[in-house]
Amino acid sequence: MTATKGLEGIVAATSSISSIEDGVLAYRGINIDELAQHASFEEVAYLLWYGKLPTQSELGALQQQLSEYAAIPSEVVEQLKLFPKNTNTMAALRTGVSALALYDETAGDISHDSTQNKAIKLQAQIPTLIAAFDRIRKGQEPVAPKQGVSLAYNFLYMLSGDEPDPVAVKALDTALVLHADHELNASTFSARVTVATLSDIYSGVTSAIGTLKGPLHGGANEAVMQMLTEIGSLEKTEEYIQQKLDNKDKIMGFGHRVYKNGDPRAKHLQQMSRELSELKGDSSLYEMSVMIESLVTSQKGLKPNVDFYSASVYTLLGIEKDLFTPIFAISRLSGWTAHIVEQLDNNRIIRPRAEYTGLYNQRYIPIELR
Ligand SMILES: CC(=O)SCCNC(=O)CCNC(=O)[C@H](O)C(C)(C)COP(=O)(O)OP(=O)(O)OC[C@H]1O[C@@H](n2cnc3c(N)ncnc32)[C@H](O)[C@@H]1OP(=O)(O)O
Ligand SMILES: O=C([O-])CC(=O)C(=O)O
Repeated sequence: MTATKGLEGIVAATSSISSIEDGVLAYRGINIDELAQHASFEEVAYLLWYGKLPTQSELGALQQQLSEYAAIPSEVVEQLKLFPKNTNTMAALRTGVSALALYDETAGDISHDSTQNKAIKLQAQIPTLIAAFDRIRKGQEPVAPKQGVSLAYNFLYMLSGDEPDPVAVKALDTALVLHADHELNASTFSARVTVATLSDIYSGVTSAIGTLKGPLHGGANEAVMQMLTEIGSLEKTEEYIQQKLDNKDKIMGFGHRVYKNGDPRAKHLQQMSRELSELKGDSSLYEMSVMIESLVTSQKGLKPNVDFYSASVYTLLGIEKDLFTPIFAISRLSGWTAHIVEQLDNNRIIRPRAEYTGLYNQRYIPIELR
């Protein structure tokens, strides 16, 4: 038995949800470029869950369900109030989602219909949970979700308590479309591994949140913003990046396990970053990002991934850095839950082998002789 480090190139599941072939990402066969241009996040969630685009009435019914489910139990809000104010936002989300399960009597029901229903419920509640935690840590009361608005609108509204700018709603909606699913990425894989033991959707999503949090995966968007903040200005960009490259340090937001010729989502986020910069009349983050891309691509041949330009996009939308990965989770929840349903519908426990590299023929030594 020979191990493949990081399971590179190993095909570990069959799935009909999303594909990456010849550098093209498609959800249920529809190119992401088309979806980024035309679809709303709710349409994409429907597509991922049900395998087809919704009709107007199907979309209306989903929007209605999302609105109905958006409030979170008051017991969970009380728990959020007990969290330390400086808790990492992804840790708060991980614990918050786990807590939601305690107030859902159907939590342990892993039947198809109940799991699908809980996917919609979680999709509605997670933005509310994140926004509530953000306000509580700032000493503010949570804002109740608004009925009859899009998920992107509601999230921005619940963060600030004010009607969001339509440009910001559109930009966030497109970012959610772009992050919704990505084949067997690490967090989706962990969700599938968890439910493949016949555990429930809350356990699967909690595992996935913990996996997305790391800076080699979803946490990279916050690490990119950390880097841009540390650099501070366009003038200092070249020296900072050159030093990192010379030290062989990783530049966050670059490289990808699957895409070697560029991540098809990055161009959309770059364009959004440029447009938002123009609109705000402040192109500093965008220009720094472009310079970083040019240095890293020319010297290392590495291209930006989905996390690179999303950092400047979210900052230009007025969103704080430590909400970037939770926003990724809001979007990816649609993909995680579609994969959870797919896994449970055709389940087999996921249990690979390890190549043993330890000692053989050792003997037990009594403690007093060690
Ligand atoms: C949503 C997402 O999860 S997208 C990915 C988000 N993560 C990041 O942006 C973090 C930075 N990037 C990385 O760490 C990696 O590129 C990953 C984790 C995305 C992919 O990892 P892997 O497929 O294992 O690639 P691996 O780490 O083997 O990289 C191959 C080579 O490129 C180098 N490399 C890869 N990414 C980077 C980077 N961002 N900066 C500098 N060098 C890099 C590696 O050091 C390695 O060099 P070597 O062959 O000389 O040792
Ligand atoms: O697929 C991956 O390895 C990481 C990624 O880009 C994603 O999850 O969107």
